[in-house]
Amino acid sequence: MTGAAIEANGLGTTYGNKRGWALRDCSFRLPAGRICALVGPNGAGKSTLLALAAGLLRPAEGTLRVLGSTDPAEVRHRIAYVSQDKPLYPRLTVADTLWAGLELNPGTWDRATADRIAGPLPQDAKVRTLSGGQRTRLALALALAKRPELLLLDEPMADLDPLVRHRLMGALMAEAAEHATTIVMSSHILTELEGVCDYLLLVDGGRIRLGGESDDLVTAHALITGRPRDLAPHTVIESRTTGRQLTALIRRQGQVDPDTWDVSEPSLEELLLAHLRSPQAPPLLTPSADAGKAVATA
Ligand SMILES: Nc1ncnc2c1ncn2[C@@H]1O[C@H](COP(=O)(O)OP(=O)(O)OP(=O)(O)O)[C@@H](O)[C@H]1O
Repeated sequence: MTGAAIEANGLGTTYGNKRGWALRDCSFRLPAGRICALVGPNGAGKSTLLALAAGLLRPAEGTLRVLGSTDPAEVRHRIAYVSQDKPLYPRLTVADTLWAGLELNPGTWDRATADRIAGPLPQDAKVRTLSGGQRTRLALALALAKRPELLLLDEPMADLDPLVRHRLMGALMAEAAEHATTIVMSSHILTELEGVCDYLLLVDGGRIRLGGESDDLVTAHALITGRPRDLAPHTVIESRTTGRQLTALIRRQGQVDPDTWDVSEPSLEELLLAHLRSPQAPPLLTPSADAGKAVATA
């Protein structure tokens, strides 16, 4: 089995306020080299999980291993993290910011990548004068030029126009493929993630509800339509009956009878939405994402 980039076991943390757990009983494994979509509703715990993986927060319970280290702060030089608010020094120019990137990452700084990603930005412009999208471009240039083994991106593309988003996503994927970088990218734009991510973590209420290879998670489910009848032994994630027609998204337990049901494969978006609408649906982790199983087979 490939080494894990991130492995969490019973991970939980709070912000020390009365609101309770920001993440709780969170267990999963992310194999190295994957491009992982981190999805979930507002307040689910996505940013918290990324900040824990970046070593900026500490677990209150459970364990977290990042790039083989139980203290992610120790391996921070091998990680790049772009938080939602993309903190940069407002008084520095674009050129100064890139120079600081070079100074802070001696030995690993990839100037060609920095120039490629930040290229269209005016070098002498102060960061505070850049638009939100331009700041994102600069933050991504810093993160990628560091040549990280693990790239943690918190809603990186939210403020980019569609054309720039498409181009930067392409550049990101090309870099990741060339250097076998593991990427974890949170986003609410499911369609954007569908084509680029081969791995998925669905966080909801501080826990992982779906985890594993996107293709395997999709094929473990089916969209079925037919006359209402018992759906056992399959697990029903969501169903609705209209007149004499039952439509359901099920988790397959064996073959679905094609003589009884019209069967199709759900899109990733349909799969995620059905799970978000059905908080009672049992979690599913594929073997590679199951921290418990990985320990048992290691
Ligand atoms: N700095 C903070 N102080 C106190 N509570 C916080 C802080 N940041 C997050 N929380 C709480 O932790 C929980 C998880 O928040 P988090 O930001 O990780 O969710 P998220 O999935 O990233 O949400 P969104 O999609 O809205 O960005 C929420 O209940 C939130 O209110």
